[in-house]
Amino acid sequence: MLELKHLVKSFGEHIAVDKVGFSLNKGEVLGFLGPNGAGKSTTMRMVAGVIEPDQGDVLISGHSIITAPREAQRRLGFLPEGAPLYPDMTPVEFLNFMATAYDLDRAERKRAIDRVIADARIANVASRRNATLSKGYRRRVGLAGALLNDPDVLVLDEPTDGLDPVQKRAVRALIARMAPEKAILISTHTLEEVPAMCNRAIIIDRGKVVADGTPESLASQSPGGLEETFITLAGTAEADAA
Ligand SMILES: Nc1ncnc2c1ncn2[C@@H]1O[C@H](COP(=O)(O)OP(=O)(O)OP(=O)(O)O)[C@@H](O)[C@H]1O
Repeated sequence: MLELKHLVKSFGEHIAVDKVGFSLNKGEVLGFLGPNGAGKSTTMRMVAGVIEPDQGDVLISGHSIITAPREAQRRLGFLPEGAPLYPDMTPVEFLNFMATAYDLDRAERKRAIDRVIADARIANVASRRNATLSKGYRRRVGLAGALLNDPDVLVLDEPTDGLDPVQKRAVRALIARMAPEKAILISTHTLEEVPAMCNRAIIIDRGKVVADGTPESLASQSPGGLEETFITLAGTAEADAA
């Protein structure tokens, strides 16, 4: 469903993403891990078509994000880092706005909005201004927006970041409900939630993939589990700087 082919992106002299490639199939929930500045958000923004790679391509259900961006984006849901929302809109207004961007006609729009309001469990706040919602509800409204077009591929940049444990669990449950029918790429800094949320994990460091496997197989590489594997594989930049 999702294929990243040899993605490269530089900012000036700095290579942020260096030949990243992997595929993701239906039912896979991939935890995309790496230290700060490793290139996770840059990779996800290229997958979503927000920025163009210098080299490489992304195929979403077979459609290139470079040469067929509308076809590709039609099959993609993207939750950017921090899940920004227009503060003066209500969730319903936001979802209507997104549905228009997806070109849904009136009947489809109503059905899709009702479906995502139910899936994201946001009915009780649907008519309140986004600015007045808790962080957890705002994140779920962002997720509802990403699910409007019932995408094959979901790309979620730190979906649980900054949420309390109850809200984290609600977001994880929503992802688990979506997982069987989609390919899901999730970046997170919270390693403890990777085994609970993901059935595959990739670690990137300084723009390069340094590990790819199940959370269990990565955890079993070190006596200290996933955290120690992460620090061993991705801790070199910190160590170099120290
Ligand atoms: N628009 C930009 N202009 C210049 N440099 C950028 C830009 N976006 C990202 N970078 C740089 O590219 C590198 C990768 O950044 P990116 O945000 O992709 O990392 P990340 O893994 O998502 O980090 P974090 O975990 O902190 O969110 C960093 O060195 C960052 O400073």
